[in-house]
Amino acid sequence: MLGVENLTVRYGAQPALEDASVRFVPGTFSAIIGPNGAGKSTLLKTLVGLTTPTTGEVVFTDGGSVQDDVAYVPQQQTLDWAFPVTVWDVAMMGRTGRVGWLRWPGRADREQVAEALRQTGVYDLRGRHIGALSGGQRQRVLLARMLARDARVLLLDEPLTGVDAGTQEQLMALLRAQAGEGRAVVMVTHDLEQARRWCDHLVLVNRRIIADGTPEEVYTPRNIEATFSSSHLGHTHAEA
Ligand SMILES: Nc1ncnc2c1ncn2[C@@H]1O[C@H](COP(=O)(O)OP(=O)(O)OP(=O)(O)O)[C@@H](O)[C@H]1O
Repeated sequence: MLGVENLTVRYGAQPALEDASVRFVPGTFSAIIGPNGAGKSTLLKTLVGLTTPTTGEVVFTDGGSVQDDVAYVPQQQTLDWAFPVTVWDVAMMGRTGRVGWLRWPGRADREQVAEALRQTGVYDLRGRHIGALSGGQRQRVLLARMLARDARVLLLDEPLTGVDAGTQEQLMALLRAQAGEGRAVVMVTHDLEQARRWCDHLVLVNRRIIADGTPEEVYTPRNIEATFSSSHLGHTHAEA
């Protein structure tokens, strides 16, 4: 289980997340949903150790370490796509932590990378420079790198941005299958309907955890209203 207990994260005076407690368990496909600025990315970054809690803590109870067992797919626009590497190289980066610096990737690593590229539909683009990809192709390459990690927990920040509708369904099925294999899969998304159809655990966030449970439990008019009625940006302006 990976989760946070009584987590508060402040960047400045305003908390991005306040007293948040939530757990993500193996075999479950979770969606984190909320308006812009609600603290969704902050929650993922804190889970993976890129952001430090102001108070509260990250809990990982499955043995091993967050560094070895948690794969994280950041928002695409946060990455430098001019970096001079190929699609294959990026997917192989998913193996680097496992391969270590003192040995070359072996046959098993190459097979894992090839399989990840096939699963995400970019194997034929493997020799191409990442700067020469479309937005949807870039997103698939990030997913391939994540699959190549073979991690027990998968955290994805808006992984379907810029992906066409048909491919979104394929990739959701792929993530669902990853949960079916016993991984904990956690995705930030803005698509409520898609989350309702594919995920078995939903977390509504607006600086605080508004609701946390199955789609049936979580999707009530009251919860939706509490999550979206006033965006966090709106609060900030009102308070400024
Ligand atoms: N590094 C940072 N420094 C200062 N403030 C930050 C930083 N990162 C995020 N914030 C602020 O924290 C709040 C939550 O941001 P976060 O990125 O977690 O929201 P989000 O729910 O992922 O939003 P979006 O849907 O727009 O991606 C926002 O008000 C944001 O401006």
